[in-house]
Amino acid sequence: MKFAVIVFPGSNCDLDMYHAIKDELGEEVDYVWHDSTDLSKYDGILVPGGFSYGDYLRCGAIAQTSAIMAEVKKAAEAGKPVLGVCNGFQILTEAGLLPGVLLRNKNLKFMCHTVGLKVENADTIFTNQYTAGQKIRIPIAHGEGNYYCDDETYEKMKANNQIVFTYEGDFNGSRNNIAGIINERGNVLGMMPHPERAVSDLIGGSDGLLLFKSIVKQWRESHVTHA
Ligand SMILES: NC(=O)CC[C@H](N)C(=O)O
Repeated sequence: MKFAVIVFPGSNCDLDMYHAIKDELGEEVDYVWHDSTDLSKYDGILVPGGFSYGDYLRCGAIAQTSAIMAEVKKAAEAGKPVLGVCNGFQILTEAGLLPGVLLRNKNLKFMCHTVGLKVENADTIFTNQYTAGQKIRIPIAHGEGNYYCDDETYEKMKANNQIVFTYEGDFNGSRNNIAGIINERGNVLGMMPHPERAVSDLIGGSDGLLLFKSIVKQWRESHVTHA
């Protein structure tokens, strides 16, 4: 499986994402600069964290106007897996690929530590290697991770099982402790915690690796060729 890691000016988790895919997962991966206009050769799209365009205007607001985002939308429409982590999640909401918005943390501080998460939906292409209700530990590192959406959107997401991860506690003010959501079709996931920073026990935990393994498992199963 071949992944693209999208790089914007100010991305800083692109290296971690690349390392997770290449060295820990053992799959193919390229960095793709934000002005590229072709993602057709990639099977999975990863939008990493960071401070794209210095977080000016709003986190992700400038990045979502980049040329590459038209390609990311095309990939999403084609049903390819698209994962946005942290600033990547913010970019995907700004681009309209996911509902809601990420506000300043309720304590107005940048928060950087490992948190407990609950896997709310283990029946997605991103979470099939977890079990429903599983408790995992993944690092967060954000100033604007306070997820907000209106009541109607929340009810709709809940009914469609689009809430994939919740925090084990109220860390940043997110509505109903939402940490990660998926689109209606189920191929675009945005999450504030960083699975790419939890891919080896050497760096404090490997609970994030199962997310990447889930993507590959689903992709392999749907691309089986029978001789
Ligand atoms: N690690 C990140 O991606 C940070 C995202 C964004 N710059 C924030 O502070 O919320």
